[in-house]
Amino acid sequence: MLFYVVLLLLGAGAYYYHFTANRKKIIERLEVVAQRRRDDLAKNVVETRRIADKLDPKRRDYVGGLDFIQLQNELQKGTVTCVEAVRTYFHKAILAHEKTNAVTCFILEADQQAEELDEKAKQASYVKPPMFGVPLSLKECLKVKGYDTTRGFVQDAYRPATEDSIQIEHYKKLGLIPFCQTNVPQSLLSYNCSNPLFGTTTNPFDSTRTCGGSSGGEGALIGGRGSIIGIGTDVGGSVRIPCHFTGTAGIKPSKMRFAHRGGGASVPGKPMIDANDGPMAQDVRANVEFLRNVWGDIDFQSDRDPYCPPVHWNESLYSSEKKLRVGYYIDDGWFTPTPALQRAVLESKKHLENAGHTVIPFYPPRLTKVMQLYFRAVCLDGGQYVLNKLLKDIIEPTIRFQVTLWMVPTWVQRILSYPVSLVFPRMAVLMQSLTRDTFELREAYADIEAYREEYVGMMMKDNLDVILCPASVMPAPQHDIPSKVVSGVSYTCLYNLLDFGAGVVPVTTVSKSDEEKLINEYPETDKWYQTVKKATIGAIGMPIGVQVAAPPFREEAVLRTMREIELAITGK
Ligand SMILES: CCCCCC/C=C\CCCCCCCC(=O)NCCO
Repeated sequence: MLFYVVLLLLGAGAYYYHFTANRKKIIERLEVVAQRRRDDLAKNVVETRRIADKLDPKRRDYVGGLDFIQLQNELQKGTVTCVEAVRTYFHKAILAHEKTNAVTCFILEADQQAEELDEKAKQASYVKPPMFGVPLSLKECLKVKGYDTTRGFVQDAYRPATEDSIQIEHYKKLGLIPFCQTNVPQSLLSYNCSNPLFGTTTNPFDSTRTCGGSSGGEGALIGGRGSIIGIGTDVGGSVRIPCHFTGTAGIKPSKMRFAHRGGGASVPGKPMIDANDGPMAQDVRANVEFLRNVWGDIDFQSDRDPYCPPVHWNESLYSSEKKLRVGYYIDDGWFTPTPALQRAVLESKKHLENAGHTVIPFYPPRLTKVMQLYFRAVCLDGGQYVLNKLLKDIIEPTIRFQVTLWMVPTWVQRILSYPVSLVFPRMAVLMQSLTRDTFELREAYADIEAYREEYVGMMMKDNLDVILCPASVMPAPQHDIPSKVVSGVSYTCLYNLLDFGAGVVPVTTVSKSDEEKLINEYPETDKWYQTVKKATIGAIGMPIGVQVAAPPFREEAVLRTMREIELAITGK
């Protein structure tokens, strides 16, 4: 017996030695690559600045002061040139990048592309496309020919995409000019924004706090006024959470509204959790104008990807005079949001009622079960795919907590969950979520299908057009918090599980009285509540958005509701 114990210990020791020696070699090699990539970015910024500086500062200030619609109009009229637009946004993006570390690469050909468009515009026969010359920023994981899509993995640096994705091709056809790529968290499965290649992107309102993720570079850049419109991706809140954290507006459409051929996913092969790309901008109007043009011309994508149905922009749904029926909630029953987030929903409810809409309470059913189904279906192999990739890379310290969860075998998590449930029941729910076997996975898929039916059934019973609810559980926290509170995505991931269109519009900022309420009334019943409470103290002035959601192919109703809230708040 002793012999076998010694043999086992020796085996474990040898495995551990081999594993750590191997990791050390990988890390040493990748640190050289990461340093080289950062040096290249520094040179890329210098070159971008050189190009940006060719534009007269007075002109730059003028062009930089235009909103999306004004810029689009002036480019159409020819009173602003494409070169002026691109150089202005090169300049503005450098300023935002210096503050937040949002950019991973400037696309220098943007200047050339702008010159070519200006040249074409001189021909009398040339018809300008609808978004002629508007600069577009892109989340780093989107495929642009000649540029990396590392998703924060050092191992994927210097492996540029060989083709533009269909969506990028389409945006160029519509006249948009991709001018930079923006930072993401390593693996994209986080709502912070740090990776070992490009470092941490910070919130433009407070550098000690995260800009959100995974489209965090977009949030920081647009919120920091370094881009007028950008594209993010969202499998659990990655467009909506950065919008909420940075005071920007964006929408994750239901999955089928864009072509996915030639694109990439954070975890390929997870059929029941629907991700999509989506626009992010300084206001809702820009999102509307962008999608009106993209979906107005969706045949371009459908012709190249037969899985993308040719569903066109539905102007009558967006511009309808018919009053809406809105279901709202301020607490999903899984994770009570901090006071400012609840207040934002109640204020939005008032705005919608003042506009004549009917707003009634709605209770999303069984969120505890939903959380288990979401984590089971998003990490459908128990996190193995992502973990394998992480173990071949330098692991980002701010996501170490969730990486540790992936490393503990499922059966160990299940056993530990029983004692844990006595003191921390919500954590136990998470520990029981990763898949044990294919039987359980099939069951989860069936449960998601049933949940979708139940949810839309509830909406139909009350004749609801859209749902209004919080965008998250807290305002932007410190950089390490998202990994420690992964369950904080309940307000957004629900709408990936349902495959609804869902967007976020900025509504307010955290006030002193929100902070007082937080200190006096916010629960401290478990570690997650304590962490969220602590992270929210000191967040006075941070932006707060609300979320609006509707079943698939009704994104225009979501945008209409968002726009009505925006109009009531800003008056423009
Ligand atoms: C014991 C359970 C372990 C769970 C570990 C955490 C796993 C996954 C976290 C998912 C968090 C999703 C954040 C949103 C990310 C997103 O939308 N990314 C976009 C990708 O296109």
